[in-house]
Amino acid sequence: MLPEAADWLRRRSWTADRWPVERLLAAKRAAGAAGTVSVVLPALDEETTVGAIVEVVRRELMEKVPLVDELVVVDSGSADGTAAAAAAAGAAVVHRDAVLPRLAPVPGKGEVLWRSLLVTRGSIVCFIDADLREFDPAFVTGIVGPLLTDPGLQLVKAMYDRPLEADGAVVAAGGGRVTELVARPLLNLHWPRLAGFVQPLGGEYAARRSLLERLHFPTGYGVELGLLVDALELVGLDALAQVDVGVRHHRHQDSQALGRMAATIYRTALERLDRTHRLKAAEDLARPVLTQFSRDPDSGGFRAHSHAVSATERPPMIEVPEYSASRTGFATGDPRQG
Ligand SMILES: O=c1ccn([C@@H]2O[C@H](COP(=O)(O)OP(=O)(O)O)[C@@H](O)[C@H]2O)c(=O)[nH]1
Ligand SMILES: O=C(O)[C@@H](COP(=O)(O)O)O[C@H]1O[C@H](CO)[C@@H](O)[C@H](O)[C@H]1O
Repeated sequence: MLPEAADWLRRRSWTADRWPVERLLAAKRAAGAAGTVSVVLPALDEETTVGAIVEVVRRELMEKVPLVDELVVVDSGSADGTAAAAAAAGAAVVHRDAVLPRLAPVPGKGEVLWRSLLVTRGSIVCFIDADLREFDPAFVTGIVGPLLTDPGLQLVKAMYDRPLEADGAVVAAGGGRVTELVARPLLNLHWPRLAGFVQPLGGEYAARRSLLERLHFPTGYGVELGLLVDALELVGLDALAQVDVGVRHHRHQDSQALGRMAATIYRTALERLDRTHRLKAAEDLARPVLTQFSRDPDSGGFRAHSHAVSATERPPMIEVPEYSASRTGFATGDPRQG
């Protein structure tokens, strides 16, 4: 891992308990308008889970503790009862088509996150996926807290364990499959300063509106990678941070759906590589080191472990002198002269 990334990992990684609600409320009051918070849930066919998340945010973070100023579910074109479930639980619900109608919407998560900026007012915008189960308010307080208490920070991502679950039962440790197989290698090779992010694709992150409104939003699943890479370029690594909020339980898509997600994420990365001319040879292009993370049983925190990435390429055999020499023998047609 680059020393800069390792240093960032030490200085900009925290746990959610660092921001108890009393500290948050005091910081919110002191921050005034800069401390207003909008929570946004992008939702496509999430009727079975969206209501419980809305209920927890409304009850714990709006009624009990006035931390969140507005809670908006943006319906991404659901065919189920997502909107009704969200409204019944107390969220403001906006349909994607009703936002900026002059611009025909395209399908995708990023499209609704982008449009959400038009229908929310908070200086801090907190994105939470709507397919989470066992949702904990710390998913919000943990990532909003740093922004309320440190004006130098611009974007904070949640980090967590991601067990792979089916019907609520853990079937493997390996959630975040596109993260591990596509996004993390891409970031490590092309944006090694971001190698310290444990969950670069995580759907729970908070950022200042003043940053989000200046970023491109890939309309599909490339939005998390795109925003992270562009935020790095725009505000620098030190304005970014991550907070450990424990374990994330969510619905998992099948491998073909994740293949489509991987393709859009790869495309999003290529777009940025091309835009910043990083496809051309550069000293840190495709840095051959991959840093991964696992939960440390002793400290309970995330432990980074780095691995060399095979970067050796052999030249065409035809260019190897020994090969050309060997070829003369075989060329005689006598296989014993190999
Ligand atoms: O076109 C889309 C695709 C996804 N989502 C929402 O974005 C979040 C993350 O999507 P998903 O759970 O499919 O991603 P995963 O977590 O499986 O990678 C969820 O709240 C989805 O309902 C959305 O609003 N529009
Ligand atoms: O991290 C991942 O590999 C994918 C898939 O997660 P799983 O393998 O289903 O646990 O999930 C994330 O990626 C999406 C694209 O960035 C985000 O939109 C999701 O919020 C996030 O869960």
